Formats: sequence, C-alpha cells, structure tokens
Amino acid sequence: MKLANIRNFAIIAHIDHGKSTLADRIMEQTATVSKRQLSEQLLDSMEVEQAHGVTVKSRSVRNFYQADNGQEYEYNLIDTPGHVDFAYEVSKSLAASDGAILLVDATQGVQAQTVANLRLALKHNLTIIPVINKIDNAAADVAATEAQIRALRPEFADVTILKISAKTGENVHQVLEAIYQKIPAPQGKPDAPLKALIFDSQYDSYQGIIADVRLIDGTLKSQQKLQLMQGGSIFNAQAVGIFTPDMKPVKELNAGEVGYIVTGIKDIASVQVGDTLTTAENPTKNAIPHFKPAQSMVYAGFYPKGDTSYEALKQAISKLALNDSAFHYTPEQSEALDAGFRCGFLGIFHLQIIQERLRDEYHVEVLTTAPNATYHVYLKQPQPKQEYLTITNPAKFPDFSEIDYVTESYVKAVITTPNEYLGAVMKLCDQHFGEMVDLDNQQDLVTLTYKLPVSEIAYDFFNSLKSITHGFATLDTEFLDYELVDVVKIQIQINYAAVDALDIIVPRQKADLIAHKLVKKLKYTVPRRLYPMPVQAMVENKSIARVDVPPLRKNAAVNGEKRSISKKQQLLRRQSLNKRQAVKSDIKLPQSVFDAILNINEPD
Ligand SMILES: Nc1nc2c(ncn2[C@@H]2O[C@H](COP(=O)(O)OP(=O)(O)OP(=O)(O)O)[C@@H](O)[C@H]2O)c(=O)[nH]1
Repeated sequence: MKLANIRNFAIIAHIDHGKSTLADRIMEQTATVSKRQLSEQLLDSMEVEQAHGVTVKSRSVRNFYQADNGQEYEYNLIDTPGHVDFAYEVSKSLAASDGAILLVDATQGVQAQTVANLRLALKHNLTIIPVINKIDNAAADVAATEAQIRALRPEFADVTILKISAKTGENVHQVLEAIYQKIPAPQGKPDAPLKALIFDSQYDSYQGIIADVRLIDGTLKSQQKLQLMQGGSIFNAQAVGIFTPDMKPVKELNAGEVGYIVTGIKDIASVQVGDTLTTAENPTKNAIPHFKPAQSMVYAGFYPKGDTSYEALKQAISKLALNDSAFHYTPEQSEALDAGFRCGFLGIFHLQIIQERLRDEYHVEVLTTAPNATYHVYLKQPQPKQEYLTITNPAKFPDFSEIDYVTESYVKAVITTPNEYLGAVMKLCDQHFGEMVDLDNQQDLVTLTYKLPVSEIAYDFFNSLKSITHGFATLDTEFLDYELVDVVKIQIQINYAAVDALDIIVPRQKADLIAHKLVKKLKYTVPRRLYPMPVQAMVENKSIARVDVPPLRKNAAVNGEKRSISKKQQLLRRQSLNKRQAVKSDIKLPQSVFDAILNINEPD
C-alpha cells in the first residue's frame, strides 16, 4: 500500500465509553472480520479482560477500507485501555499512531480519563477526531456532551463533531470517512534505511519474542539481518506479519505500516519496548527517542504457592513483564516466605490484573503480600555516596534508631464527582491526609485536585471513592514528588517470632488504630495450632496490640476435662514444649492473612 493511503490511529476514551465496541464496528464495516466471526468485543480476548469487561492490553488490527472517493485505504487501528492504571499502554499505542478518535459517551459526557487521554494524545502531536457515542441510549444528552467537548480545546470550537452509536452502527460510516480525510498519512521514507519502533511484545514458547512494530522508514522482510539499537542484539527476522486481528504472515512491512516481527530471540531481557529496530548492514543513524519508563506506584511481594516452584514463577513473571512493560520485578528473599519477587505496579487494579494473568495465562499460583508505597529513608549516619535509602519493601525499613527522617511518594489526584457527593469526597480525602490544591465547579460536576500520599491511595481508596459516589466519581493520578512524612513500621510477631512478610509502614498517628485492627483480623486468619498463640504488633520495639489465636482443641488445663491427673499433666507438658519450640516462625501463612491487611487503612 502506498504511504499516502495508510492511516495509523488509536481510539481513546474514558473507561466504558465504547472503544472496543467501536473497534468491532470498524472491523465489521471494513469486512476485516465477518459478522459471524465477530463475537462481541473481539479485541478484548484475554480472560481477565472478559472477566472485568475492560481493556487491559492495547491491540492493533489492520483493516482495508473502500472509501466513498473510490480509493482503498489501509487503516491500522489500535484499541487502548481506559483505566488509569493502564495509561502507560495508551501512551505506547499513541507513539505508534498519527491520529486518535476521542470517543465520549453521551450519557456521561466528558470524564477525567477523557481529559487525561486527550492530554497524552496532544503530547504525541496527534490529530484528534472528537466523536460522541451512545446516541441511541435514552439517557444520552448529545447537546450537553457536544458543549463539553467544544470547551476542551479552542480548536474544537468549530470542528464537526460526529454523533454515533457504536452499538447499532449508526453513523459509524462517517467516522470511517473522517479518518482518511482528517488524519495525516505517515511521514516515512520508503527508501531510507530501516527504522522501526518496538511498541509492544509477547513471548511464544516456540517462536521466541514476537514484537509489535511501527515502521518509520524503510522495509522489513523475513530473513533480513536485523539489529536492536539499544539492546545491541543482532538476529535474523524469522517472519513478519500483520494483525487481522489474528496474526497473518506477509512478505514485507513498509514505511508507515504497523505489524509484528518474529525475532526468534529467547532471551527475554534483550528485547525492550521502545527500542529501535534497524538492519545490521545499513543501520539508520538516529534511534527513535526512548519512552520514559513507567514509574511504579505500588509494590508487593510475589511468592510461589502450592505446587508452583520458584523457577516456574520466575519464568512466568519474566514472560509477563515482557508483555507489560509497566510491570517491574526484582528477586527478593523473605524469612517467612523464602525466595520470591518484589514487584512494582501502576496501581492496585494493575496488581490485581497481573495476579489474574499469572493464574490464567501461565498457570502459576502466587501468594501476594500487602502492597506498599515507596519511601526514601534518610539515615542519621548516611552511607557513603548514598543520600537516602529507597525502600520498596517494608521488611527492609531500617531500625527507627538509625533514621533521621523519611519522605514518601505523593501523587496529584484529580477527582471528578457530581456536586452532591462533594462533601463525602472531601471527607474521604481528609481521612487519607489529602491536601486540597484546587476545586473547579462546572455545572453539575466538581473537579477536585488533591495532593495525596501514595500509601493512602494504594489500598482501597479507589473502591471507597466509587462506593461513596455510587460509581459516579473518577480518579486520575499523576506522580508528583517525595514529601516529608511521619511514619513507623508495624512488625508482627506470631508466637513470639517476627514474620517479616507482614511488616507494614503506617503513619504514626494511625499506628495504634491500625495495629489493633490488624491483630484482631489476624486472630481469625492465622492457622490455629493445638495451643494458643499470641499475635503481637510491635512498633519501635514496643508491643502496642496483642491477641491470642485460640487453640484448635481445648486447653488441657481447663477445668471440666474428664481425664486422669496424669493424662492432664502429660498434655500440659506437651503444650508447654510446643510453646518453647516456636522461636522461629514455622507457620505457613495463607493468602487470607495478607488480604487482611489490604483494606486495613480504610475507615470503618
Ligand atoms: N447503548 C449503547 N451502548 C454502548 C454503545 N457503545 C458501547 N456500548 C456499551 O457500553 C459498554 C462499554 O463498552 P466498551 O466498548 O467495552 O467500552 P470500552 O471503552 O472499550 O471500555 P474499556 O475497555 O473498559 O475502557 C458495553 O456494555 C457496550 O455494549 C452505544 O453506542 N450505545
């Protein structure tokens, strides 16, 4: 296809505004897939996506469109996720696009993620086509939505805003026509040396790493000798192809096109998203500027569970990380749980999706520790060449006697809520040490901007926000900086033995409350023994809360047991022996113990 007839575009929107449904209609109306083939939301094929009804991974698909002007166009469409935790996926897709369809649900109007994704698209200099969706819905307020869209950008003031129903297909044809009329063709040079952006990748046990590429210049063929400019690997392309949306091999990919390449490389670390692909013989001079790596907001430990071995978990995690470049991991060792990994995520929903993908796609069982934020700990006697320690695992938090002060990562949280919930939202933010930065009132909606510590929103903040606003509020977060905080570590001892995997860092002000809640929860989740076991929460070497996990059987010393005196004495001897032995904890902690910590930070 000649460059002038290629269009690469993404569909961006707030969550549930209909991106995947529009992608389905586009594939149907361009006959990329037949109506019969088209199960609903064809591109959301992952199990987790179907279970949650959301897009998690971006996906690209090539369509051929017979336009009303008599010409044929190649439309490379990239469907993107809408949830805040997957903004990094969106930004990778946008780097491979020249334009974006900005879809807004007429029943909800412009929402937080509409604005955030539009901002991202403008950062990539994309041409935007605003489209109003769900006009068939009785609750649609098309005029109000149109006014909101026009108010977003000065250049939207007099553009045509299309009004469609992705569900019924009404006016989707107008979108197909607007794509070639409005979005520019790619700018590449077909005769220049090969320059291609790797914007995604996945691992196949037979074919090795398969990378999604967007060609800027040149041609990419199978059996070509290729080179990765950052990673340095040199390899022969095993095959090249396109997504239709299934993988379909083609002879070559040309400047401006989007497709995949089978690298044959099995070493997972050698292919990085954002790298530039070129030929080994005649390489391009300048690499494409690298993406900014995604910044992890929350961390949690992953440990093998059940029949899963450490090696199996390691394999699964490294393959998954290849497919999700916002997911980071490093090996770690816990006294209580042995060898595992400290993993970084963009948010709690991201963590949940990764857990489920490990289970569904890699069939490994994972024990997940309670999530935490990142801390910078400044010591009284700093280590040489190290101003502060970066702590992503509470077990590594230094002893309080060595600490001078601690700073914690903060985010800017933009919350959009209907007016009636304003009071409840402000109260929630106050309870989480939020500091209001801005309040903007537009008709029935209020947009609140808060500065919040990551640890306060890492747990259940988003769910609490959804619940107090009956699902109407939206949350958009952006990393700000590190700020001074007064925090302490709560250490848990079960039967007098410290369990490092249960360590948590909390604000000093809340330590007492959280410690009491925590031991109470542990009372019913720690597996029982034949004897009672104390569970204690320690802060700065002092026990501040304690409960006893009840024994499995009655205590032999309890009155009313119909046994002989000698039998009782024998039982008592055994019980006290058990107590003395339990110096190092040998208790196998089930997932429910860690889940008990998950929402500990929430007000009752
Ligand atoms: N009435 C009506 N419903 C629609 C229309 N378009 C999408 N929907 C429905 O809206 C819901 C969300 O649509 P999706 O296409 O999954 O939305 P999405 O933007 O891809 O969502 P994420 O991938 O989670 O960000 C689904 O139940 C669709 O059936 C439309 O034009 N009219």
